[in-house]
Amino acid sequence: MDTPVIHTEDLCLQYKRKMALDHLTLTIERGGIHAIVGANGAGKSSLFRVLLGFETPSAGSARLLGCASGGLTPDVRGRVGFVNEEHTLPGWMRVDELAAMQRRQYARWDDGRYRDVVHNFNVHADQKIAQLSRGERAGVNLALALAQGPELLILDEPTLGLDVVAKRAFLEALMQTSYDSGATIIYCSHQMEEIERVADNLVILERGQLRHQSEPAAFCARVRLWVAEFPFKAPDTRLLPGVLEARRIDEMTHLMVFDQDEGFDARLKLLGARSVHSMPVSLDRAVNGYLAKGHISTTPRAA
Ligand SMILES: Nc1ncnc2c1ncn2[C@@H]1O[C@H](COP(=O)(O)OP(=O)(O)OP(=O)(O)O)[C@@H](O)[C@H]1O
Repeated sequence: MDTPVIHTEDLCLQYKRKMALDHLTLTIERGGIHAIVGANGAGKSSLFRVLLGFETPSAGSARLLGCASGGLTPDVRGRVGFVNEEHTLPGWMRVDELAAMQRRQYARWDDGRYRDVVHNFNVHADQKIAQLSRGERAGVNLALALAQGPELLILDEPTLGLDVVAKRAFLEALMQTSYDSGATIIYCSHQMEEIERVADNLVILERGQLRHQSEPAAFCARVRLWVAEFPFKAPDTRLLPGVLEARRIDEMTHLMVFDQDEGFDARLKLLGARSVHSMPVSLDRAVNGYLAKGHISTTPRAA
């Protein structure tokens, strides 16, 4: 079997009293688009910093393309592309000069791919990087990263601040590359609609720990919204299993519920529900409900 592109075991990164990564054991296999999601401060950027060798872990191990992150060789580094939200590129260089510099630097440089991707953005070769809009800079950054022919491409919030058109161009270029070149793409974002569209695998981190890993659709199928009418008194939702979120609107109780089957209907009726319906939810609502549970589990839920 292929070596995983990412493998961590009991990985910890501690800043004073804060655990940015807390015994994180995570394996990401080769190929496809993998989305890493989590609330602010969940440890996503910390994980990338450790994997790329910019931070030394407090405990545990991290491997990137089979190589220990603390000792990445130039060869391994050359096989990994990294794009972050800042799109930090040398502002004083012209777009064509920057592309020419990278062409010389990367043995696997693919000029056709660079042109295909950059073509999606309204960028002129003789423009200075500093003159580009944020979306155009993101497009150039992605084109450069993809043309390097990376085996592994790590994208940390790459579409932040992009408009709908630029975002679509960015995602299409990403999917095309994953399909054409077989590169593994790690995609970190808060934009669930993007993830729903592009990701083959969903990794949920919370407070530096792995909470979930599966196909996005498989995760979504485990979360449903139940709407029940309680004409007299709202039930104590703490008596119900799997409740992620509870909301009372007039006589209707709306419950976002994890991993419950049709038996949940009977439980609601036992508590006095007159009518009960259940429906699927979007990935956005499913992930946010799942993450919110960690924050409300110690407080009584709204009834
Ligand atoms: N240099 C640092 N010193 C102290 N604490 C830090 C440092 N860098 C990160 N942290 C803390 O580590 C935790 C994880 O931060 P990290 O940046 O990895 O989160 P994230 O998941 O990328 O968040 P976001 O989605 O907000 O970008 C946070 O609680 C953060 O406050």
